[in-house]
Amino acid sequence: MAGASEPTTIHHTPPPTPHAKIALLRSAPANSSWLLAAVSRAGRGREARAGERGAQRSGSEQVYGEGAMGDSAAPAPAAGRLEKSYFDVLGICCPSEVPLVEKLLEPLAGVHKVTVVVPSRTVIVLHDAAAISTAQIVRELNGVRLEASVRAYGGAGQSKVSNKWPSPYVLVCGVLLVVSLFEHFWRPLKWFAVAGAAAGLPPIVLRSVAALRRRTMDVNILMLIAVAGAIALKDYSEAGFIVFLFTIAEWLETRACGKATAGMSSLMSMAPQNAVLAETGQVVATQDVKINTVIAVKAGEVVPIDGVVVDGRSEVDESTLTGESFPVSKQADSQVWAGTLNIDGYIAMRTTAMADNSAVAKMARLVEEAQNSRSSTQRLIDTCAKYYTPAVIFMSAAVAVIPVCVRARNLRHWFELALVLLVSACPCALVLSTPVATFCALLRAARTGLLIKGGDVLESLASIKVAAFDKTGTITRGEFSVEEFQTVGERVSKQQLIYWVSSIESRSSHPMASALVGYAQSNSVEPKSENVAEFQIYPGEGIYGEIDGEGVYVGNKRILARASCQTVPDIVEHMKGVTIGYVACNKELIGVFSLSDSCRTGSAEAIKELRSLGIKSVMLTGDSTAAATHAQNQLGNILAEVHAELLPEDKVRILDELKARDGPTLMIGDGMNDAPALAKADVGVSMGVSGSAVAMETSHITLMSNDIRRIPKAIKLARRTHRTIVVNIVFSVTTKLAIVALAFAGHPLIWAAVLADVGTCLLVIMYSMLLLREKGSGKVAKKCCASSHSKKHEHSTSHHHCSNGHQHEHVSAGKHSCHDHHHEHDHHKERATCIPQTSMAAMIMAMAIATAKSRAARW
Ligand SMILES: Nc1ncnc2c1ncn2[C@@H]1O[C@H](COP(=O)(O)OP(=O)(O)OP(=O)(O)O)[C@@H](O)[C@H]1O
Ligand SMILES: [Mg+2]
Ligand SMILES: [Zn+2]
Repeated sequence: MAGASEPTTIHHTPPPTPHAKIALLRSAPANSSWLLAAVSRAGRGREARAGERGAQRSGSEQVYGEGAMGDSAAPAPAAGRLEKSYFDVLGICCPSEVPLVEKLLEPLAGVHKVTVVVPSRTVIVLHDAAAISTAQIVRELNGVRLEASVRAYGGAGQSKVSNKWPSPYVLVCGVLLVVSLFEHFWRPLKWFAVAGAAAGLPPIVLRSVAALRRRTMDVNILMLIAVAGAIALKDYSEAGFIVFLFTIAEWLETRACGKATAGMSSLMSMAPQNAVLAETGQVVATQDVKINTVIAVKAGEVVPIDGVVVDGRSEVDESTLTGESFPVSKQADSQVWAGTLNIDGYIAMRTTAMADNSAVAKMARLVEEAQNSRSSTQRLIDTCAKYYTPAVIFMSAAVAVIPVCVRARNLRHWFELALVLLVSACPCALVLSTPVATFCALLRAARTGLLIKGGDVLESLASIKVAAFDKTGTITRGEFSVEEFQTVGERVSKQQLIYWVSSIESRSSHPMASALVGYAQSNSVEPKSENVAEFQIYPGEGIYGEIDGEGVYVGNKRILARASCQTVPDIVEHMKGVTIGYVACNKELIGVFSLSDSCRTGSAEAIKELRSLGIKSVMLTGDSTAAATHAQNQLGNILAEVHAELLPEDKVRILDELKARDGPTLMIGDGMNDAPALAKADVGVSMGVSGSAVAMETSHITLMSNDIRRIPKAIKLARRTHRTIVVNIVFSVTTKLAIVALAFAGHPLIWAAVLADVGTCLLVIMYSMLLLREKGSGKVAKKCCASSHSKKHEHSTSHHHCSNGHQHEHVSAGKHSCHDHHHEHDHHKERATCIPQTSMAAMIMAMAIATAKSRAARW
């Protein structure tokens, strides 16, 4: 990074130093407003971190001067540079441990901000690299047995073998416990249970002490009290089982989460960290590559930075970004995206963004940000949990103390009841029910080319009733072809008219513009945008520019009024094509042209699918009524309503009406003219990585590919997530209630309470993980081992529609091996996690049965 050599002093109040300014400029403009919008929508205003950037590239990343923004509460005399480091902390098994981690790290000198992400077991620390190193932070966390490690570049740290087996404490504990089960044959064997408990205790004790020292209540303390209580009641096997269940569940949870964590890190490491300069062949870090640098990408390599091809041609697999597995051909002037795979040719490309601002970087950062965003359900649960724990602990204390005071007869019974209540005080399953499911859903969506900016968006998506589509570029391809081009009157020659129109249009980003520019080129006219002065856009109408000293308007009928030109000749009536354009100059019509566009392959299908989900589809377009009706006919009249000739503000007005009349509304659009409506909708979806930047920033969801069939898929995913969350909540609440009710009814089972606590937590996690999988995969074990990439094989041998309507057949064997290589690590991870996942439930059941049997003797 520029200027990294000398430390920068950070003031708590700006003005920032020159370095800080550079860093902020580099990191902020293009994407921070998007992020901020996403962040504030997600309702975490306090945490909105203006310039904060995710560390997709490496375990830690320098952030200059940002301690001066956001939470500057850290007392440390900030010096040197701030670094954002990522840690895998496997020991976080329960949300109740989050305060422990925070209180552990926050007081350390040099630590500015600590964020704990429970579903992926990640701790993100913003720290001063000079004052505290990542190694020190890891040591601090491991001091209380949190099993922390620095996330390596690419974040593949999770698949560490160390986690394949439970810790020796757990194993020894389990073995001793099994031996103690034979106590009926030989009484002294019961002491093995005590030994087992003792063997498993050290990590719990260490964490409890740490929590106590920092005056936080966490699950470790609760468990410790329960164990102590069981021993006090001379119930040794109970004590042993509590320790065993708790520690084994912790390990199982970590394993279960492995897939989510692996998915997250594979998302973060899609783009390589090195790039090759085309001129010199020098290998440099992508971080240091400036905009407009020409870099080389060989066959089989992953594109490191977003850019435009300047030389060479090749097929590129964009599935990592768009979720679509057919190759897209690239030649000079094609856009290529970081993280996509160059299959078979050499290309030289000019970078158009810094590595940090590549679409893939934004994507990873967004998923990361979304992990922390809380939906309203989540906020409600967190509030409840805040009161629940102290209330239950208080009740438990009352149940333990009052009988002693009133000298009740069956003290043992009351004491057991108190312990059950105490163990039930941990609300972890309930607290986890929403974030884990949301996290999995967002990750799943991101992998299929859908960027959803937070859990709250997912929640509103599930309740959508109306879908409003923009026409040009959304329902239709937005790839116009010029049908006719005529001069009107004798003022200018056709060549001159084409030159004027194309030069002015070359300044516009409207889909029609590129068609007109292309038309000029095919008529051997070279558009010269530099000859255009006073360029102006009239949204919903057209454009204006001065060329050769003349003011020229190009646009629809409305633009004629603006050009104060009344006469519309009747040649227009006979024109082919559905969208008619006018050219006016000096209050006079000088030309007309007509364009046509066709519907996307998936449009009709998507709308039908929406209808089957009970969602009404409408079209909102700025184009003419004729063009709108034409599109509606092409779709087979499946749109419920068509509104044409709308200005951007009309789109907003109609959207408001739809919202009032039919309920929550989704808006899908691509252009600048859609941005206000996208922001206004309950859920705004923008099209494509290449879509207008404004639309992308104001939307809640970005479709990375242009396939609108992803929309009904997203809604299904959202509804499924909603159901998962409901099931999770109901399940975690009922088990807790059942255990407490059973205890009050005269069966205070401490081991069952522990099992309910950790077991529910585990089941909630595993159930949520199902969201990562394709729907309808009944046979869990089989389906989950056949990873997504083997499906790509089936796909790639058949024909595909590509976005421009051609059919691709790809046969090259080389491609496949590249592909395999690329996805290999992913595949291993999936297999590694799928075995424990299926056996986990069985193990828990077995434990429950074993425990129940051992108890049965006493009942
Ligand atoms: N750059 C341009 N060149 C020529 N005509 C234009 C241009 N921009 C807009 N127009 C005219 O204004 C109309 C409305 O434009 P607008 O961008 O609001 O909608 P649209 O993109 O055509 O349709 P939709 O709202 O379905 O995307 C267009 O149909 C076109 O006739
Ligand atoms: Mg449009
Ligand atoms: Zn818990």
